[in-house]
Amino acid sequence: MEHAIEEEHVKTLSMNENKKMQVKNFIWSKEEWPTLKHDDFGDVEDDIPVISLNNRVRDNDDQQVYDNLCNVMVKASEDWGFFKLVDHGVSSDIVENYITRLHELFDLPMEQKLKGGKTSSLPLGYYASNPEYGENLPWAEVLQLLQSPEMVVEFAKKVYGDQYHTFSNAMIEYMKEMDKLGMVIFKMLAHGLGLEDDFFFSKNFEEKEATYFRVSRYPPCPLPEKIVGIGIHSDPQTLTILHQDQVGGLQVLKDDKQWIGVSPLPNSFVINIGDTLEAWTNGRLKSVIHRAVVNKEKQRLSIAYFMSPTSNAIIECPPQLIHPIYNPRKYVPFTWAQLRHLLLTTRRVRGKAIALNKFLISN
Ligand SMILES: O=C(O)CCC(=O)C(=O)O
Ligand SMILES: [Fe+2]
Repeated sequence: MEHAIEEEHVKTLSMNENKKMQVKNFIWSKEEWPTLKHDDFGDVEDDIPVISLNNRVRDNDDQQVYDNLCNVMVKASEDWGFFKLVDHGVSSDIVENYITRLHELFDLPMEQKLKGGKTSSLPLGYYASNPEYGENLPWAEVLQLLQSPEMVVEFAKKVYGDQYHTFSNAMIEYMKEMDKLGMVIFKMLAHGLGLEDDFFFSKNFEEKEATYFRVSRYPPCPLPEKIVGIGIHSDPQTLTILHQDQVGGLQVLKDDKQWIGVSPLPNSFVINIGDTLEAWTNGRLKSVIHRAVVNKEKQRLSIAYFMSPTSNAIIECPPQLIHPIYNPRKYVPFTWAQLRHLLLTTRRVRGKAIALNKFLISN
């Protein structure tokens, strides 16, 4: 039985008609096999912090309420490395419209999607799988683009020709909302940490091209016990604003030992702390190790919007967060450009980016 499943062709994820992928090509190495099902949430899930922005509290509202909320956000980022965000002020129309356009895109024939595939002029774009990609293939089709309206338009024109507006407008509108929300979160984290309010955000996104995002659509999978949507990793950037639909599949590793399913919550985002923010705060805020598992019945869509610092911003923990004895400086100052270069050239192992270790102060 299992054997027959493994021989099945995987049409939705094969980029090359002549080299059809089979289920067995997607089987992951054993240590990556998920122990929890996509809809297994358990009791600990109830403890995952849910933070309400009350549709964007402002710092000129009641100061104590604001201070408290910022502290709660910092605490969640220290203890969990992520939290759910509700009443975040992003219009559900903008989110829903973008999701509809994304499903329309992924529903197109492979041939048409590949018009927006990676090329030298478009270094990012649409992709699924190819046998040449090697082992541990993600069970997903992906759209990955830089957060640049020009690139979004270029991509949309390639796929839709003259009819590109509907798609590119939906995407650009969504990106603008993410930028605004990211700034609010950076400001709150800085405030909660006792730093200048603009400490993080003034060093993020002056250069839009530094940020990119990834949309993944995971089709139903006949062998979810041995195949993974996205393997175990933490996001290397500063913050990720993640939108997941109502299917379930995001799982996080709590305290380096326990996998927890993150249940979908309508109208919410999941905010992940990335490796760079961990280094920037000398390890006080923790980046979260996570993965996406798949299931037999339902396709699932997730949108990950990765906030990255400006290329030349210097990532250096401010003295307020350092203690010479109890919490000595862990990293030499580095730039996002340096780390990004290392990320491209260093093999990623399970979990956090080992590239960051290059900047560790050895003592
Ligand atoms: O699909 C998900 O929920 C997670 C996606 C993710 O972790 C990523 O794209 O980095
Ligand atoms: Fe991720």
